[in-house]
Amino acid sequence: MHISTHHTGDDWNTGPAVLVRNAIKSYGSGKKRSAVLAGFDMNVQRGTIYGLLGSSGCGKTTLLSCLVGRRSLNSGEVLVFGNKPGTPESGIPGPRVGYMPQELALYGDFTIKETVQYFGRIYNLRKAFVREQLEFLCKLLDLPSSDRYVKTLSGGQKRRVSFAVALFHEPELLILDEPTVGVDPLLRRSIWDHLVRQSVDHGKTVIVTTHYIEEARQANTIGMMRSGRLLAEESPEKLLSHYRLSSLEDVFLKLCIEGSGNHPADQFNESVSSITPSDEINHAIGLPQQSVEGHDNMSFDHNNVSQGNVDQQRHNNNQQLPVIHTDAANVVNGTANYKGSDKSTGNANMVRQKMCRNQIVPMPSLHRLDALVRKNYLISFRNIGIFLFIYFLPAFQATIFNVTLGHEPKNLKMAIVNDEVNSRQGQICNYTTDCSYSMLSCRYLRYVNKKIIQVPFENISDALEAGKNGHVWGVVHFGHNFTEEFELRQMEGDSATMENIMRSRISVNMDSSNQQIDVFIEKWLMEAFRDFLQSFMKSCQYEPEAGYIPIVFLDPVYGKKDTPFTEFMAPGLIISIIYFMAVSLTSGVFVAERKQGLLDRSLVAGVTMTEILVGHLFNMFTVIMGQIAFVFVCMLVIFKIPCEGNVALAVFITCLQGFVGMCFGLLITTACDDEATALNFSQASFIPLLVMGGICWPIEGMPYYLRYIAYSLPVTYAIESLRSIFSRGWGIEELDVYAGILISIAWIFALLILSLIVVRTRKYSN
Ligand SMILES: Nc1ncnc2c1ncn2[C@@H]1O[C@H](COP(=O)(O)OP(=O)(O)OP(=O)(O)O)[C@@H](O)[C@H]1O
Repeated sequence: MHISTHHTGDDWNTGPAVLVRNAIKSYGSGKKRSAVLAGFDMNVQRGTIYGLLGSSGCGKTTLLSCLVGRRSLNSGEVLVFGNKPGTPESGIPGPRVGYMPQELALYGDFTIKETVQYFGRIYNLRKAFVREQLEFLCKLLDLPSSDRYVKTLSGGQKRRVSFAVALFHEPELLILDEPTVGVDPLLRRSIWDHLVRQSVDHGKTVIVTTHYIEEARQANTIGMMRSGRLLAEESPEKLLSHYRLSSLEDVFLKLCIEGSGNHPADQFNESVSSITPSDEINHAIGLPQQSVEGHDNMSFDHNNVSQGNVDQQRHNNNQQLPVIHTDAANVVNGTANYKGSDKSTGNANMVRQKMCRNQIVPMPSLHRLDALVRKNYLISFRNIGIFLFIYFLPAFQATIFNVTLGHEPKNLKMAIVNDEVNSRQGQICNYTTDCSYSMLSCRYLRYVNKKIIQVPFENISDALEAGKNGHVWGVVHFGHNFTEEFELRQMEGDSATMENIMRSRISVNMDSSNQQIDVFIEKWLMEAFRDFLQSFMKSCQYEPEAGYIPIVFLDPVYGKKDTPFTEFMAPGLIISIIYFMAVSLTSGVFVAERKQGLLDRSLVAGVTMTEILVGHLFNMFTVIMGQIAFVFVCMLVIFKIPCEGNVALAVFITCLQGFVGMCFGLLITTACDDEATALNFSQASFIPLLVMGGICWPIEGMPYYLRYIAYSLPVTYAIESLRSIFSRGWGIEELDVYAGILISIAWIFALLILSLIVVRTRKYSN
């Protein structure tokens, strides 16, 4: 049995459909290295069915994944249609091949129809053709209604859908990994009948692995495989007659026993003396050998072939093949069923060249992007609750922020120990408003903000005890002769004694465990004193401001007096909500894509990782645009956060940050293998960005070395920009604003390039 080994790109229409020479493949490295293919050879003629038989774990799936370009060999050669899989000339991955992987590789939330339509779009098939094929295959494979969700189907039904997806676009080469598992005998028969029809009537090449050895009798050639090697490669009849056995199972068993010494394939080749020269020639020149009873390929006439007329035969072959391959190429290239094709022209070569040209330029294809984007939306809308939740979540977060943060605390209890008041001695509070130095402690307390609840205490030790027990936030203490001492101090002015100063003071002990409450109470007590003094001075006909600290805060340059905390935080919050939503939404998409199961199939169908990436970016972008719109409406319209500058510019910077988040998420998802790791990575970035990005605390408050790190984060400059637009009303001409834009764009490019590098260096599979 000789197999021609020299094949080039000119073998598009001639030569074997698949040729494997001395394939070596191992998994793992070092001590864990295990060889799966150990010098494997294979020769699959065009228009034939090749049954690959072998025990579990012998390397069948590994071999098939090498044929479809999903894995590469350590050494050896694989040629599909005369070219290496993965090269543009081979057309694989792409519509030339139909691949049914061993695992389901279907998306459970799609209906049967949606699944087929998805691949129809990937292959750019006409809708009518997809519909017809779906109807036909549903009948052939006894599938339930095409509106049924894949996840609701039985195991066997799912496998039949998987089978239908592999062959509905009528590829030239069908690679089926155990298509008949879980299928009843009747249906198995109809599947095989269909495969035989595909090969005989339409010249399709089929490689099929099966555990049911006897069903492989219908194949033209059987490859028996064991421990990563080929034991035999012959027609079932020749195998049976050579070994004088009645079942292929027995042949396989015998070969396994015999093959435990030398290279089994060689042994078999040496011992098969009955093969006629013409058979060899047929093999060498790529003629299909249809020898299964009842399935003879009538396109070929082996009897006319002899060693003397090889050239003539090659000529005949080339003449016959176009009959088959014009049809095949039509299917591949769309002269019949593909959109935008010219039905009247059947020039396979021209179409093939066009296809090659198209594939050499690795530009994302619009129809595949369309399929991917639709698929992503379909998945989103299938879980409409989650989809809406994702859309509204940022606005919800912004609402929570606005209703909870920045408001002044209320009902804060303060212990008041007023030693001036002594009812037994007739010293009780009066409410005089005239210019009299009388019970000024009571007069002061009237100006204390109503947000402070004054709780009177008899003595300082009880009040301090209440403070320690957390019953009050602090203690305000007035000495016995507070009013007299205060009056004395006013009169003495600069010559007041230290003793007098001490006694005229209102002393406060705070529970400073809560910095914000501490700050508020201190501010209110100071304001109360200012108001009290102004009113007192006024009643005495003095200048109200006299006697108060000589520092005044005039109208601010930007913003307003007492800018609420929410207004300070709003820009940082908008950016951080959008950024983190983008990171967390995107960081799982690739990982989920692999879990959904369609990835392997999509990649074999010709989809590139870049297209998948772009498809997800598109979907995510629309989601993020919606989120940004809701957040801005929530912030500016509902909660009236003022934006002094151009809102469009603010939205633009937020969009850029959404993009930065998406790109960072993409980097995570391309680098991680499972959702948990991706989630950990995205969460790990959350706190550092939140605290160092200037969202809730000014960067000016950080140590110098940390400031450099803070400014190297992706959100910091953008937050500064947004804050400048919001509170200062600055435009794009200001450095603080355009720096945020430029640095965001730089981050987008850097992260995208990194993601693409990761995508290109990694092999992804389900
Ligand atoms: N990604 C991998 N890493 C390490 N080992 C692997 C990997 N994939 C497969 N193997 C191992 O390689 C060997 C061949 O696996 P393969 O799936 O190709 O066998 P198979 O012939 O298809 O088996 P079956 O008929 O049971 O599906 C097995 O021992 C398997 O455990």
